[in-house]
Amino acid sequence: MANAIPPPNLYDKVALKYPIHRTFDVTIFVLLISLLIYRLLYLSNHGFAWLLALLCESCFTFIWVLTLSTKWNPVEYKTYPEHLSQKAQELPPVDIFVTTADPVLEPPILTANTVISLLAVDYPVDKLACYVSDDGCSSITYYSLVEASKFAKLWVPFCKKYNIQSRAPFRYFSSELSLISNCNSLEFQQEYNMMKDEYEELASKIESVANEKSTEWDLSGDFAAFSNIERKNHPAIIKVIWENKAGLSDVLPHLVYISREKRSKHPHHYKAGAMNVLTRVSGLISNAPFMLNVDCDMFVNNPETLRHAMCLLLDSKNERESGFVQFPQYFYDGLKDDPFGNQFVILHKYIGSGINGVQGPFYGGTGCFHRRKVIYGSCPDDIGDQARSLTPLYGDLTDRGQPKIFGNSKDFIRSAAYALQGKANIGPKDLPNLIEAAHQVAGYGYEHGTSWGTEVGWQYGSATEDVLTGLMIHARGWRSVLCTPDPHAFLGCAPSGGPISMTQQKRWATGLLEILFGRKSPIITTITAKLQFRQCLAYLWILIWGLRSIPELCYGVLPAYCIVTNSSFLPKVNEPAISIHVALLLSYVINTLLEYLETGLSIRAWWNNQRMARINTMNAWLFGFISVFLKILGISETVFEVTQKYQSSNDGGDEGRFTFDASPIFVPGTTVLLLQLWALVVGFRDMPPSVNNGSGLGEILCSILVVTCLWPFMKGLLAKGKYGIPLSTICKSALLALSFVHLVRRTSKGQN
Ligand SMILES: O=c1ccn([C@@H]2O[C@H](COP(=O)(O)OP(=O)(O)O[C@H]3O[C@H](CO)[C@@H](O)[C@H](O)[C@H]3O)[C@@H](O)[C@H]2O)c(=O)[nH]1
Ligand SMILES: [Mn+2]
Repeated sequence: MANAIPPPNLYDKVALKYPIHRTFDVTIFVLLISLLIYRLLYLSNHGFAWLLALLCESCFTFIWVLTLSTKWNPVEYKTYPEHLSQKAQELPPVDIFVTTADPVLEPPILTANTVISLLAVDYPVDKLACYVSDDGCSSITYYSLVEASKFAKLWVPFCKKYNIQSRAPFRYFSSELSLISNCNSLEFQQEYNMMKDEYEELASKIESVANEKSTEWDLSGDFAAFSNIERKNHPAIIKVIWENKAGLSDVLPHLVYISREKRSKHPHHYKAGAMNVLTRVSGLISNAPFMLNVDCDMFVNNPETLRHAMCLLLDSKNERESGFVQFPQYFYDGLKDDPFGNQFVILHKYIGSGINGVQGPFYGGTGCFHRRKVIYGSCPDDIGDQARSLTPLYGDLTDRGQPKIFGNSKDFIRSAAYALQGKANIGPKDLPNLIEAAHQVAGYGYEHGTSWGTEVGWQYGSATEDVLTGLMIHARGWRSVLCTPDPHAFLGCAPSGGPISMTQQKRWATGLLEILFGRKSPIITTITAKLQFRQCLAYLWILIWGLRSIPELCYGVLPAYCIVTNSSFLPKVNEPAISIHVALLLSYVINTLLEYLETGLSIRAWWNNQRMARINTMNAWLFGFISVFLKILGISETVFEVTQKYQSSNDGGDEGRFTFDASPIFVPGTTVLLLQLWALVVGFRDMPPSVNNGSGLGEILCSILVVTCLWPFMKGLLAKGKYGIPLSTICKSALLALSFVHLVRRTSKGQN
């Protein structure tokens, strides 16, 4: 017999090399250390400003160590879905979860498009099931999904017949017909026109119900469940919108609508709670060994996405290598030059690939494939006895033990046992008969006294439930993989405008700090569990976002402080030591600028990101820090504020301009700006005497730099309407700035 050729790899792991950046990164580190040494040596000759600068720079050095370690070994995985058929006889089932929470902030047409794009992926239909969780309990969302499924019955065959790339219809129809292949065939033209009309009809139907007043809506028949209910106080509503009864491979996958039970006084744990309900309900119905979850705005942009993920999930020599597979979050119709600094292209490229080379990317909440058993709390097979302390699923799991972990549903416990053994479906099922059990596991009290949210499922206790859930998985010894196919797997909406971006950044900073100070902090799990040391550093890099606001704010205020009090935190311009600062600034600028230019981004995008980083840190992250502080003191609880999503905004050319509202979140930035302006006036007035010996010039330049970073606020001082900073905010900030100046002047006079 001839030697059988081994089947080809499904993926390759490629080490990336960025020698120039590595050199710069190390240079910056060496410069930072030199700076600290210099500060320490001359500490006794200087005053408070010097000490404060030393403290801030020590923090920056620590952050740089975290950054350096995280970026050190960048890795990329190349996946080959075309080899799948030679390796796996049959593709495994996948359960798809979509979450939506508010029909106003998250327009149902957007959710419908996401769902349609998921139903249309290139994957065997009988292996898929799609579950939509609606925390808004909205009849409009339900209606949209019902209509979307009707449309999908035409759309999916059309996409597959013509191998359409963009399977979210709003996206497809927004590109020019001339850009679309097959456009020459008459048959295609006719079908294209027909589909376009159908989509327009769908969109207008959804729009008209969305505009209808709730009182005009006839909630009878199929919609009766939605009548007379409150959004935060209602029984579970579970509806099978489409059942692929015969398990056919050419129609649509199952589509199930779920609005879990909510009771006003009972915590529902926001998205994490919704994900756990989706996990249980799907466990009863399809129980697929893999689960994909996406936010309602993240449509599938690459129809091969599931197959790319399978390359990593099926081919790993050891399942441990791919506890979950994360796709980066990219955005569609991103504003030119990323004015709000939230497209994260550079972050994905350098930090993302870096973590990919350690224990694997963080879980990002959307565009992620999990193994069901990993979500159920299992450890990799090869860690043996150590699992005893890491998971509740160790040893003899009798029927008496299981309800403590998974809750009281016998059906669910049975399905979980299958999932933990890595088996798929329990057998053919009659969906309507399962609905009763599904209502039980979607009930508000189901998790009481169980391990859901603590040891099993999506983790509670942080507004960034995603990072915490991923951390728990890494702590059990699993690795994760970042998958970056071309074209991008998923695309979503990046928030635009000042207030929406700030709210999102604040929530992230809050949630991340909740993890840092929580019982599952990576510092603890590195010691007690299987989190790798460098992975711990990578987690710290992100978890301390909120804390970074303090040194950044102090450092930003320092130049103004020095000018006002006639002190200094920098060497004189004619002292050789100034070269450390200059070299640091130059290396940082060249290094980051190169990252942008190599990626094909503009200098403007670079600048926008630099300045937004400062604005986010000073404002949103500071508020994140404050809210966690208040939580620790027991004064208030943190909440998950949903990000507003726009389908596509083309209202004039000013979308990139920074906007404000009356939120106190803009007070720190405005205050720092007013302080610098005040200081600059003083500085220029007093410039001639002090410039003689070269002191004070560095501080003035730094002050100007801070003003440049806060330029959107500068414009906001003068503008009106949503582009202007509200008068109340300006007054508060002016008061704060004046008190500050008064205070430091008095104390510095006292010292003299
Ligand atoms: O009570 C809630 C609140 C939110 N969501 C859903 O959670 C998702 C994410 O919410 P969004 O407002 O879009 O937050 P983003 O800041 O854009 O989300 C990022 O950050 C979150 C953690 O802060 C992660 O959960 C997300 O997956 C990640 O995309 C959306 O689908 C929401 O519908 C719920 O289902 N229930
Ligand atoms: Mn989002």
